[in-house]
Amino acid sequence: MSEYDRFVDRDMMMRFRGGGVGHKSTRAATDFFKQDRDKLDVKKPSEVEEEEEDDGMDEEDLSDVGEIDEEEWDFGIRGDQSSETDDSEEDEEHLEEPDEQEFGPEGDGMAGTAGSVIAARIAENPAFSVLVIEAGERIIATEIPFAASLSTSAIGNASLIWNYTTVPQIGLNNRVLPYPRGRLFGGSSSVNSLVYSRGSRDDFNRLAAVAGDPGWSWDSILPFMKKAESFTAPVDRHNTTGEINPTVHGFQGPLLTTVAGFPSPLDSRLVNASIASPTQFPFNEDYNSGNPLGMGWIQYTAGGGIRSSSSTAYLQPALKRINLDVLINTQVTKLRNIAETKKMPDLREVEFAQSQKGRGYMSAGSINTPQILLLSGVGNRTTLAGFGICSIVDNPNVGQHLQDHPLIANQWAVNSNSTFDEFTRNASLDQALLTQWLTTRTGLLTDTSGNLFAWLKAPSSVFKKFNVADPSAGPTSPNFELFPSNVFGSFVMPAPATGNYITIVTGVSSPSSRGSVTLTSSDPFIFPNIDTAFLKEPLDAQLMLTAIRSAEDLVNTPPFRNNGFIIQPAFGVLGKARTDEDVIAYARSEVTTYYHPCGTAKLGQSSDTTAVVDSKLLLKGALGVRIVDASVFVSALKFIRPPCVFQR
Ligand SMILES: Cc1cc2nc3c(=O)[nH]c(=O)nc-3n(C[C@H](O)[C@H](O)[C@H](O)COP(=O)(O)OP(=O)(O)OC[C@H]3O[C@@H](n4cnc5c(N)ncnc54)[C@H](O)[C@@H]3O)c2cc1C
Repeated sequence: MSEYDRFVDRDMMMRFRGGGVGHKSTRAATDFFKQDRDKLDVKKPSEVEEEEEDDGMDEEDLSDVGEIDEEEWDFGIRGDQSSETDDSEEDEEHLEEPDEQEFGPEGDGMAGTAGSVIAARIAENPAFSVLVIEAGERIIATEIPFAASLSTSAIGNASLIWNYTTVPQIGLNNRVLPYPRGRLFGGSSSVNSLVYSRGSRDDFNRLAAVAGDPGWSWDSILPFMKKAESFTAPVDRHNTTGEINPTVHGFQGPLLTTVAGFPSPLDSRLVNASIASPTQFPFNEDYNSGNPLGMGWIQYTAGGGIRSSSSTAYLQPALKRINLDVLINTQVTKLRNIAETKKMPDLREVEFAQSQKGRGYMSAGSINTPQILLLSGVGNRTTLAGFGICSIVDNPNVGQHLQDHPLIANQWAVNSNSTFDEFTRNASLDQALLTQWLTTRTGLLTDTSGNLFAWLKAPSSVFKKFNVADPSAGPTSPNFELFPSNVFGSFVMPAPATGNYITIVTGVSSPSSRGSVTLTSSDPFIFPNIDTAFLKEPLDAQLMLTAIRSAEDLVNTPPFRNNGFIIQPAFGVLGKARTDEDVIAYARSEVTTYYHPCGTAKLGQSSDTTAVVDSKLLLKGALGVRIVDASVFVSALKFIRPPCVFQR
């Protein structure tokens, strides 16, 4: 059977309806997963060194997962006609090992960024069967980095995305924002801007503190980040000495990373601006070393001029395995409670549907994960009752705590004819670039929209003004980002027909505002309410102001001022904004999303009453569900550190 046939195999669909595709025992599966988790424990530096050689689920490890119980285990999948199944018999099987909250790696998941990794890694063990249920298509038409980075092709294509919008944003003059997420193989990693940017050392260490699990610390996670990565030479083969620190990178993993392979005229200006203003824009040889602060060369998830996504790196190669199957165009609509065990619901079955008329429920990612949980009865009991949804786990945190990075694209008109604007206007130039990319995988299209960027700290006066602590995770975590590009870029206005421009995107990377994902209907095909709460907290508006002032400082450094390069701010109201109040008003009129939602199924210690999953990502209050996507990440500084400790 061809790979494609396996996606659309009707016979396979029928078998799911019967609910009886065989799986090996949960015991072996649980041991297998524990074995991998054990390796996340904090190690001494010497042990970490050793672990880099052999730190995960390698083939050798997989042969040593303990005895496999020959007893078949139900797949836990329900199609839209699951009434054909005899529930009572299955319940007995699912009640196996009731003393522990067991969750084997077999079962279902989505084909997004995290789901593709999980599916491929578990399928390395032939003892397990994996079914991936993906609402979108198997499409790899998003391989060209540049087109995607301008957010014009991939996320502009309605068939590749969840075409969400936010609710009116109070902090943004009640504007409604587009809020797309990837809906295809690789999920959002197939439509994103390819910037490979790890959290800081403090981000991970704070995550470990919040989770009460040292396995999340920087030192524990770094070997796995290296294991996942293959840093590759840029397509122009230039010498990358001084652009990355090889000791913090991997060179044998499936995810390809690189640095820009097409020089931009802005590169030397940015490097020289860093030299000219080393205190404000210090040069950072490698922002992925645990300390991202400063100006550095951007690393991309690409190799050989092509996007490397969770799909290309993990899921596509795993399709050759006979123990991994994928259902495409299929939406999980609900988690199904199959048992009450020790007063805990067991949610390891899912229901799914391929059309609105089908019976079903299901989810994944920071928006869809909470939606599916809520539809399944996991959420605020009172609110769910209003939708006629029976409560299974009363946890009001599901869908709450949403945080995202607000962004503005700020443009300046420049005195230069070497910006990339012409490529976006001139069809024959555009075609020439495409031909170059298609024939040699070189040229402008191999990069995303900038070659250097900066992660920066706000001065302590910003926090003193509000009498609050720095909400970032610590001294190595930035408060804002500057992302310069050699072309006009905007999320709120079309590119002008003439002229030359540069853009500096400013983003707040330590937002204090918290929004939510809430149901609008008990119908899983109706989009939920998404409230990003952008700039709701005055501190966030102040941080955006700080970021914009920093961008203005950057274009005022000699390398940008020399020879009259910078003419003036272009369009928008930035040019007219003089006072801080003017700039904040400008921010409220132009802020949109950086596409980085998280926190809607946040992780925390077992005792943490605000958490949705525990440190092992198991859904609290239920059995059988593990949430592995961006929804679990948190910014929980407030309750682990008293205010003002980090004021300088
Ligand atoms: C336009 C854009 C640009 C970005 N740029 C960057 C960047 O440059 N660098 C960076 O680090 N991050 C970037 N991000 C963020 C990053 O891509 C995401 O944080 C990350 O991909 C989220 O991974 P995830 O696994 O949580 O969810 P996703 O990758 O979104 O995966 C969720 C998957 O689940 C599927 N799914 C959802 N609901 C259901 C259902 N009910 N049934 C079946 N399947 C379902 C979806 O179709 C999707 O495939 C960007 C995001 C976007 C959208």
